[in-house]
Amino acid sequence: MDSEVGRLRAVILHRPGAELKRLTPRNNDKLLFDGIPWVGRAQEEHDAFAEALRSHGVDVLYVTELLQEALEYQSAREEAIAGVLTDARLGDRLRGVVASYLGDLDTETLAHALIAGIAHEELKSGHGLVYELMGRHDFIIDPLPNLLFTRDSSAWIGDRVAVTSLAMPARERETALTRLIYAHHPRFAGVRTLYEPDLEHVEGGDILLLAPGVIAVGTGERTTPAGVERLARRVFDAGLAHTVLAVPIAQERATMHLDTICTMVDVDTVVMYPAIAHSLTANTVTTLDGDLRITPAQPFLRAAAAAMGVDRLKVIDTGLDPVTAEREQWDDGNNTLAVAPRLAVAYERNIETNAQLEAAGVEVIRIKGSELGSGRGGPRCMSCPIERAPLLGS
Ligand SMILES: NC(=O)NCCC[C@H](N)C(=O)O
Repeated sequence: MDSEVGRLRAVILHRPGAELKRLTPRNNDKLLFDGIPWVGRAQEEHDAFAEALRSHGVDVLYVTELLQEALEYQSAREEAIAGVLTDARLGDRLRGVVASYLGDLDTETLAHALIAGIAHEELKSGHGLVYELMGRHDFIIDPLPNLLFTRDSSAWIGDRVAVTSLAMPARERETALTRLIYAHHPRFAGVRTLYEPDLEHVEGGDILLLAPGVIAVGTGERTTPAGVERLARRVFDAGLAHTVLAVPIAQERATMHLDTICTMVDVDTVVMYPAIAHSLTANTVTTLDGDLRITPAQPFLRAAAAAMGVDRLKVIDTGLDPVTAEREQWDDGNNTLAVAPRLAVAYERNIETNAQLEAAGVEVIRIKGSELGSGRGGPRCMSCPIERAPLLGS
């Protein structure tokens, strides 16, 4: 994978399921959802998203199926269960009960428990002090509603996969599952990892492959400066890039990842939240004799163009009034998924942004997202491309 826009061949999605049914007004903030989605409708919207990709020749793989297939291997099964049992909240007695409960599950039900979690009432009473003291609404294993956003829990750079290190406690366990899939599923046999979850925080939504050899990494609420530094070293050591742009973004929910404000729609074109298009900065990071070389901050667009070797990185000027721009940014208008150069999937609700994309010559594949969007993520967030036609040499 050397770009954001080479023809998309294969992608990992997660069809939302029972884990979304765990969301209540009591826990949705902690679980990083802004509302309580209508699950059936969210599934319909997601199925239409997957179908839109398939109809453009994309091979769609699902997390649940990959996980179930990986769990067929005894070592994967043991690793998955052991991972859950490290939760210090369980205590020894309940840990033993959970271990034997999970150990008895068939593969499908185990995958379900790992994704949807286990509610208090699902383990019958009589399990000791911790169980007695837990609240009725507490989870014994937390659900993973944000698994929907497969972009964040792994990201491919070149021929390697970065299993990321997620910053928010509600998402931490997602990478135990992606790591398991990449380590055990035969489809990924021989794939080398570029990053691991126990390293400094890096999330896939912050990683943008601007051009072959050039990677922008946002740093804000999720990816830390130390994460950018570590990732830069890793990609340089692996020979996967010559330049990394470290891009500070506001530490706010609206701009939780770089891809909430900027995504690529062509080899030299981005769609970008107008309010920050000209204030965004970047430090250019390169390597010399094994050391990192860092330039002072400069405008992102200038730094990107220089690194990419183009005169300028074109920004589709959405020309929107500030209120419309702010509304559509919040609703992931800038979070597009390129299927090929000048062909991108976007939420239909962002009428103005989509109109401007089309006026600029980008074909927009519109999908519904009223329910999917309640987790604050768009088509790019909901997809982890694992194969694109290379730009280099194409
Ligand atoms: N790349 C992205 O921007 N992903 C969206 C993640 C949304 C999720 N509810 C979160 O807060 O992490």
